[in-house]
Amino acid sequence: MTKPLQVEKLTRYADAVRKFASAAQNRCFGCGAANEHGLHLEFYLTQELHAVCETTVGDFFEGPKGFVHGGIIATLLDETMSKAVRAHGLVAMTRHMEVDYQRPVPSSEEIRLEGRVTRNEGRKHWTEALILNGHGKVLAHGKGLFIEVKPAPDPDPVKDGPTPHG
Ligand SMILES: CCCCCCCCCCCC(=O)SCCNC(=O)CCNC(=O)[C@H](O)C(C)(C)COP(=O)(O)OP(=O)(O)OC[C@H]1O[C@@H](n2cnc3c(N)ncnc32)[C@H](O)[C@@H]1OP(=O)(O)O
Repeated sequence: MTKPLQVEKLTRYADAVRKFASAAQNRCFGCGAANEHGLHLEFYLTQELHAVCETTVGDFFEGPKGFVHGGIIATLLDETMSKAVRAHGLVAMTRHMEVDYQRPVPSSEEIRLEGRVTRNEGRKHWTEALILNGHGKVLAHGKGLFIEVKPAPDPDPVKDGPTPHG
């Protein structure tokens, strides 16, 4: 079983992380500020180029009462893995992903998302992501395969602004 990534709480290590840039007109359901129905995830990058986000998913996105819908859990993991890929200056789409739903993810409580690239081979980039509760317990684990697509990536996703979808 994969352990949580060794990344300290963002609030305590604010100097060690950079915020992931996102355009005001970004309509991505996961991270777009301009999508009023979206999750409004704000990601940070660690020095190791892991993607991290602390968020609370409202009861609007519940499946079981008090818990986040499974499809939204997959979305959270997909978005986190996507940001980890993007952190390396790559533009890529999800080709394959799998989700291990280990514990229910509570709605209306703070959770933490962590993602990283685990392997690269040409256009193929393998990833993993975790959802953790406020005590650091892993609630869900995802693995993904992302395939690079055009357009060409920006050299620095943080400094040079939005991702292709925001
Ligand atoms: C403008 C855009 C902005 C992009 C902006 C990105 C925004 C990200 C948003 C968040 C992430 C998402 O939700 S993205 C949305 C969800 N994803 C999608 O809608 C993607 C739909 N799928 C596609 O469009 C396509 O399948 C692509 C582009 C992903 C890949 O197509 P392709 O270029 O033809 O590549 P394809 O031959 O199928 O596969 C590439 C290689 O992966 C291998 N491969 C395929 N599946 C597997 C597998 N399960 N396990 C191992 N390997 C696999 C193949 O054998 C091949 O290896 P080899 O023969 O090369 O060795």
